[in-house]
Amino acid sequence: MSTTHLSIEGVDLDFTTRDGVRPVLRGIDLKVARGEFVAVIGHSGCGKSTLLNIVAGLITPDRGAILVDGKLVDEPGPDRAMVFQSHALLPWLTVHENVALAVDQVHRKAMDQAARTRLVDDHLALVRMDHAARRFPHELSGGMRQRVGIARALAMRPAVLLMDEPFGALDALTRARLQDELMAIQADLKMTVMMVTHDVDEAALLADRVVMMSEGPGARIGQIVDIPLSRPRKRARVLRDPVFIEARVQMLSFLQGDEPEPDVDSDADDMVADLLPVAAE
Ligand SMILES: Nc1ncnc2c1ncn2[C@@H]1O[C@H](COP(=O)(O)OP(=O)(O)OP(=O)(O)O)[C@@H](O)[C@H]1O
Repeated sequence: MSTTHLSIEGVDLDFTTRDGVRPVLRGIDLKVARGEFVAVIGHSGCGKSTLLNIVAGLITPDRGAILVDGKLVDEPGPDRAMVFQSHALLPWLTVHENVALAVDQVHRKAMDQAARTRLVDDHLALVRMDHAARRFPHELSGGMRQRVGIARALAMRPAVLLMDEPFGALDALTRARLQDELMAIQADLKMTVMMVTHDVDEAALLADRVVMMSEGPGARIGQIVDIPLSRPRKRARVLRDPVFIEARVQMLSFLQGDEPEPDVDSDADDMVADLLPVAAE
């Protein structure tokens, strides 16, 4: 029986702006098991990033609470690392120094300098960025910068990894590679992951459950879709699996306001055709 690792309990949040009070989140309840991968999807502006920021401890909810291992979250902490939409690297530090800064902050007491350097090296190798360790962010492509952001988050060895559309700005090929790497890394490190994405294929490929949020203002959890696909998941196989295709249909129907999918089979075939060249690598 899996244990609850992350618990979101009765979270409400309003933002107060010049135009008045805007209800953003209402009654968000979610229990995430240890090692589970949860994706969050929903329309633009419904409050997905806000929810992730609340779990990160960057925003305090008006009502409700976030618990990690039963302990109340009331500030950011090294147990919850965040990968942002854009990499957020410090431009005056090299790739290695960017990751080392986070590692030093988290592991200074527990590890000596040599062990911390090894940790940085290992995680840069994990995302295949070890060859660029001495470069500065402006010398990297967008995909490379994003990989460094992921290495930095992973090197903190967080119990919970929070990802806000981490691959959104990347080309399809790079995104597919990083998705595959993320699945391998998560299997290895057994982190609990909560990822916001706009991409239903990404959600169904990566997640154990997909949380679908209703449209705001005052967004709620509308529906949760289970993705009971075995792991490790091979892209080429998953894309043709009826479980994946059904989950995708459910998500698209939800996002389209429960309109029936017009032509599921040809849509799925197009998608497989689009993505298979990547899988064949
Ligand atoms: N600091 C803030 N002050 C006031 N309103 C905000 C603030 N941050 C976000 N909002 C508003 O709260 C709502 C939810 O924003 P949020 O960024 O969480 O949505 P989202 O679902 O992540 O959107 P997207 O998918 O477009 O990234 C939006 O209407 C946004 O304009």
